[in-house]
Amino acid sequence: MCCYLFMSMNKYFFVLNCHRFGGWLWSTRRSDGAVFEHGPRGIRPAGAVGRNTLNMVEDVGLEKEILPVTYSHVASKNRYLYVGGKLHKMPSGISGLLQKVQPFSRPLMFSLVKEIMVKKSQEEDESVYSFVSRRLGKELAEIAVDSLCRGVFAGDCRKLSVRSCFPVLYNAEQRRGSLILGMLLGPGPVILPGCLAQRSVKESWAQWSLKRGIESFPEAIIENLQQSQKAELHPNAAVKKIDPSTPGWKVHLEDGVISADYIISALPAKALSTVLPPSCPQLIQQLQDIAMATVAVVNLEYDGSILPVMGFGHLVPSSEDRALLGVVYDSVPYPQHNRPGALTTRLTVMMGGAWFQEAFGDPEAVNEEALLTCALNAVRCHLGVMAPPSWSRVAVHKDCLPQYYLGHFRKVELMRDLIRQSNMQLSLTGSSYDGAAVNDVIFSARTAAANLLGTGI
Ligand SMILES: Cc1cc2nc3c(=O)[nH]c(=O)nc-3n(C[C@H](O)[C@H](O)[C@H](O)COP(=O)(O)OP(=O)(O)OC[C@H]3O[C@@H](n4cnc5c(N)ncnc54)[C@H](O)[C@@H]3O)c2cc1C
Ligand SMILES: C=Cc1c2[nH]c(c1C)Cc1[nH]c(c(CCC(=O)O)c1C)Cc1[nH]c(c(C)c1CCC(=O)O)Cc1[nH]c(c(C)c1C=C)C2
Repeated sequence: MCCYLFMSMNKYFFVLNCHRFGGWLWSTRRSDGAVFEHGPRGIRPAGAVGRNTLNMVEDVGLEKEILPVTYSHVASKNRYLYVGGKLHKMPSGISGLLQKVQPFSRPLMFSLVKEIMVKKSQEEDESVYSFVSRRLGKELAEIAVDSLCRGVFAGDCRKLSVRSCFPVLYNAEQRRGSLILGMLLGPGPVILPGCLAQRSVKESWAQWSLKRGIESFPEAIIENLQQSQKAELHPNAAVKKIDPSTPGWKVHLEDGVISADYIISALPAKALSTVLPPSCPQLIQQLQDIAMATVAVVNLEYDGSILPVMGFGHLVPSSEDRALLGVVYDSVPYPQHNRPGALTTRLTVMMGGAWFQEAFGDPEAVNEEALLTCALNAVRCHLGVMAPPSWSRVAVHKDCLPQYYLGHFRKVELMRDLIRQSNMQLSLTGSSYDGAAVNDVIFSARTAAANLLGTGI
């Protein structure tokens, strides 16, 4: 979201390699009032990390801009899977667990009851696929969890680590011996809720966005920093290299050199690896080893109300179509972002991810027309929409989502050990390490700052 924070003599420096702050928090506001998201489109308010983000939204004065979506909203209740050439509503609520719901061959309650008896693993990590197959059965792993990993990490559940991607599930098994018991009993870190977070609980929000799009969040943060006069912002000034100096660092930017006592890096791991001094080869190697997935994001606008079903969207398991990850029905949760005064439908088709290269080839050379055709075919086949869109936009987000493969937690531990041992004044934050959700990256940056300043979180 942001990039690099240097601290020196109570002055904070924010450095960025392009003209806008926000990273993947990226919204297009069309002149006619319609808003399209190219990155995240909804943020979860739940848990300590969700409350922390809402507290920050309040701190930067955006509470009047919030667009909440409650748990009772159709977008929260209905999510679909596209399996066997058909859309299937994912089971929800108690009745959904008790009945046999297609595409599953038996009621989910069967798997849940059996789960309590499954012995806990002695392994220190396991793939998400292996973990879920072992505890809940192969069918759930192959359909539901395969799709979930595509809908959160754009990744392959056979390679992703359960310990790093779904720590709640891993800890539930380790601490309580069962997912069901652990999820019911597990506590999280304590973050005191501000007014907005309290409102989110009272009104039962499942997710939220902002009237002018998610990008207005980083924009408001930047405005607040500028007003505080404690921060110096360097947009369009990529970090070229950082050299150790006494004390701290010399940071070489495209527009000059800064001295810093301490660096909190929020750069993607690979980008950080290219600017670190050659004197830390092991750290550089570990940073380079963190894989990233590329996602093609196609925003579409249609005239009229064209959806055959209402809900958040649908996911496609890799067994159905490896290239097509899923389709978000943006107009359903956020009709406020539709063109004012017109009946339109906005959709986002997401493609590629861990399968990008095999499906579309080199992300630098990919043909945008081919991506648009692929997205329109999916909308036609999955949703029966034959009409052409009235507007479209194709973007290839190169290396946008980290892939926490098996053993990722060891890698992160090793990197932080190396930093400690060589007494580097450096913290690693951002999506490459401790969680890819917007809430996670904000919380990890806040934790790094609080540790440095010696204040509690
Ligand atoms: C399509 C998509 C959909 C998503 N949906 C959701 C969602 O629904 N909910 C959710 O919670 N999360 C979602 N995410 C995930 C979330 O948006 C990201 O993981 C998160 O925004 C990453 O934030 P970050 O600050 O770690 O990294 P980034 O956003 O990648 O920011 C890194 C910044 O560093 C800058 N930079 C790079 N190199 C240099 C350099 N040398 N010098 C200076 N600056 C540099 C970049 O320009 C960039 O601005 C989604 C992500 C994508 C791509
Ligand atoms: C089809 C691809 C993707 C869709 N969203 C993302 C991808 C790669 C990225 C993404 N989505 C979520 C997160 C953050 C998770 C969090 O912990 O907050 C990220 C990085 C949210 C999310 N989206 C889906 C689920 C089940 C979640 C987890 C949190 C929640 O329950 O809300 C499902 C989902 N994602 C997409 C679709 C079409 C879809 C389901 C129908 C798009």
